Amino acid sequence: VPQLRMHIEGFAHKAAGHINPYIEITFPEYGGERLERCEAYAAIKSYLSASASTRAKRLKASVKDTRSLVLSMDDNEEVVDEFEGVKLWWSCLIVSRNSTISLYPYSENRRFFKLTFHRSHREVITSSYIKHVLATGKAVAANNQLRKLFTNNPSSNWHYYEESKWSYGAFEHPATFDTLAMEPSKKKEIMNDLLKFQRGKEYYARIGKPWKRGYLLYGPPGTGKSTMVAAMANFLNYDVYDLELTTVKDNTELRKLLIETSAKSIIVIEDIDCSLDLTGQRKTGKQEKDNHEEKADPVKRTEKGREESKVTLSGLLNFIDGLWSACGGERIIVFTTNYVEKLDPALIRRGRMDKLIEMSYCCFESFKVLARNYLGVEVHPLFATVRQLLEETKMTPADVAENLMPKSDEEDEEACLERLIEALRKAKEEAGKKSEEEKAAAAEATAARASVDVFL
Ligand SMILES: Nc1ncnc2c1ncn2[C@@H]1O[C@H](COP(=O)(O)OP(=O)(O)OP(=O)(O)O)[C@@H](O)[C@H]1O
Repeated sequence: VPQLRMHIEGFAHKAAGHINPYIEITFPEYGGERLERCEAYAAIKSYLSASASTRAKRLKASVKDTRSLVLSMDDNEEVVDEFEGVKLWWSCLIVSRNSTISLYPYSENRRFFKLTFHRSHREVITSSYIKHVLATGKAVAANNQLRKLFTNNPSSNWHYYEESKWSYGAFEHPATFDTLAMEPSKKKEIMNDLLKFQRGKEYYARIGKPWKRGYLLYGPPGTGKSTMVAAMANFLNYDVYDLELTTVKDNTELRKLLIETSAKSIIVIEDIDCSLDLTGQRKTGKQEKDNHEEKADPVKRTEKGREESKVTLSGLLNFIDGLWSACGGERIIVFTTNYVEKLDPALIRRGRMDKLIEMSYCCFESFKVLARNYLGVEVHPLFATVRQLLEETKMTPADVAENLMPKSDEEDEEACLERLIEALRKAKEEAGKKSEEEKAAAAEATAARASVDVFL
């Protein structure tokens, strides 16, 4: 604020006050002795791009990433804003290289924002309006910022990365809850759960628990587990940490990794059944011995063909249970698996995973979402056939989506729907054949047993 005040005093047109009842405050893009970029300018720009873009007539567009278009006021455009009943004007001005305006004698093209208001409102503007603009602007900028997708560096290579245990790139997955094919009531429930979590800071503090939530997503491949994680991240505006457990050497390293994650993030461990032997089921012989060891900590992973790793289920659960409560919260941890039945019940027990989400085969409601996304159709006479077939056979949303996608410019929605119907019929036929074969095999086995009995 003192810095801001300096700006105000430095650039207010004081002389104007005597003749002109309006006060002008100028916020240059570059300021200070070294002409560094002004924070206030950037915040005002974000504020105006969010609130003024609906009012300004001429806008400038810039595409920040593949998803978001940022609109801001064009040069020399003016917009009116209102605050606590006070009307004020913002304009974005540009001073060209050859301008003689004394503000920038040496500059190239320089931009600045000019705020104009009646001098009777000086107090409210300088004490609260500008604060409000800067705070809102910063929040908007944070929202527009590119989010990150982190992946852990194999712990065997950590010495190369100078203490950085995670590498990152831009997180640009386009999935949203809008494009996610899922039964609407289930989708709504998950969204509400996420919102409740996000707004639950005081609640978690009151009950003395770390501000985190665990989800287990399970279902066959292609039912949208990864898509769901992306939709969650986009919905909450969180970064994503994709934790590959097979390259983590032991629990200590797992701990180091988890402690380095930042708040407002989703930590994902995909295919948990594949990444580690976490089943905890009783095994035979040597396996059983190893399994006993697994209960103790640390343990050795024993499955054939895998590198030996000492990350354990108990190590993981300890973190989930709140080891990191000391380092601030707002973290979501998501496990995904294709085989929920393989997992140790300890992982699924209430409190450890807060919510189990089943991702299932495509139902008619899910199909409608995909048809809208891929073909832009809400209703079609062929929908009835699709509905009937989806009730009779199982197909993953990934396969339905694949069939719906137009393969060329000539293909219209009807052709795509017919291809899907054809694929569904084929799937139904194959499922029928398979079950016939299974029945025949079972009957054969019964007959063989019967003949052995007769023989004996
Ligand atoms: N429920 C869904 N809604 C929208 N698209 C989906 C859905 N399920 C699958 N898809 C489409 O299928 C592709 C594969 O799905 P995704 O990777 O999310 O499935 P998965 O369940 O994570 O599979 P896997 O277990 O093999 O990792 C996605 O890129 C997406 O285009």
